[in-house]
Amino acid sequence: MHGSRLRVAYQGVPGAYSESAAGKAYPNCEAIPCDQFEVAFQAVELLWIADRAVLPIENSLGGSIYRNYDLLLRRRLHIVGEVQLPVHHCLLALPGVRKEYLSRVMSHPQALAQCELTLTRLGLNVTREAFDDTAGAAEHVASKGLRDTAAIASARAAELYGLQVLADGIQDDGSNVTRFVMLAREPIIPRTDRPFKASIVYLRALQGALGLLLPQHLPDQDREPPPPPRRRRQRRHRQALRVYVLHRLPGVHGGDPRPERPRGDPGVHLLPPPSR
Ligand SMILES: O=C(O)C(=O)C[C@]1(C(=O)O)C=C[C@@H](O)C=C1
Repeated sequence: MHGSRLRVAYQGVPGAYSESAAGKAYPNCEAIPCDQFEVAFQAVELLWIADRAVLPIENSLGGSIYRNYDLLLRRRLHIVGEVQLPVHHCLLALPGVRKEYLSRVMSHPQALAQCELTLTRLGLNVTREAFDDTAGAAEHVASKGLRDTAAIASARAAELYGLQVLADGIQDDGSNVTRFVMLAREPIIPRTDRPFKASIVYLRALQGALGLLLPQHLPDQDREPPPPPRRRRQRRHRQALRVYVLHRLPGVHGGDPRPERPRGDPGVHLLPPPSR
């Protein structure tokens, strides 16, 4: 750790939801903006300029963020925590701009997807344009002086970049929540005195594979249902990626601080139960 503050790398610029997730997981941390997830991973894994990376992996409206599961498999960081962040989107534009002037809306693809129905309901006849992160889109609209373009981002991004809020709470579902995981170089060593949560990622959807990985006594009710399989058009590898998240797995691979595993083997990550 650097000084007394934990350094947490996130993808995006200040005002991004990932920055808020970092602050929720580690109050008083030093949040380090990175322009890509790859860079955030490198900041922790290779450069050691950050102690943790934060990664969105699931949204209540959009489902699993498969691209980030792929990153988890390619990199050797360990999941050491998670937070669920309510995501409240705003439609932001330069001061004085009215909805009727808009011909384009920019944001992170997840944010655009989370607001799709509301944009139509607002009667906006706009093209959607993907940006690396929500706050980055807001910063772009402000710095380029774009009067025909709005950004979907947080109220904090509006404040930071001097934009006005044209519409508030524009996510299609009021209870829009994104789950983020926290990553570190070292894994958590599970103890047996309290429950731990494990995320298991494996590359092939082999029948019975999950049974091979799990202790016999795991009660069925402790299994979270797996997310729907990755749709065919979203596959970038030939294998189907399945992710199962399981609760109360005391002692799985306990004792080995850094298990060596060849690339492509099942990855097992352990994290403490969420604090309530
Ligand atoms: O662009 C941001 O602000 C992010 O933190 C990324 C991200 C995501 O990847 O899902 C995080 C939360 C919201 O679901 C929308 C975008």
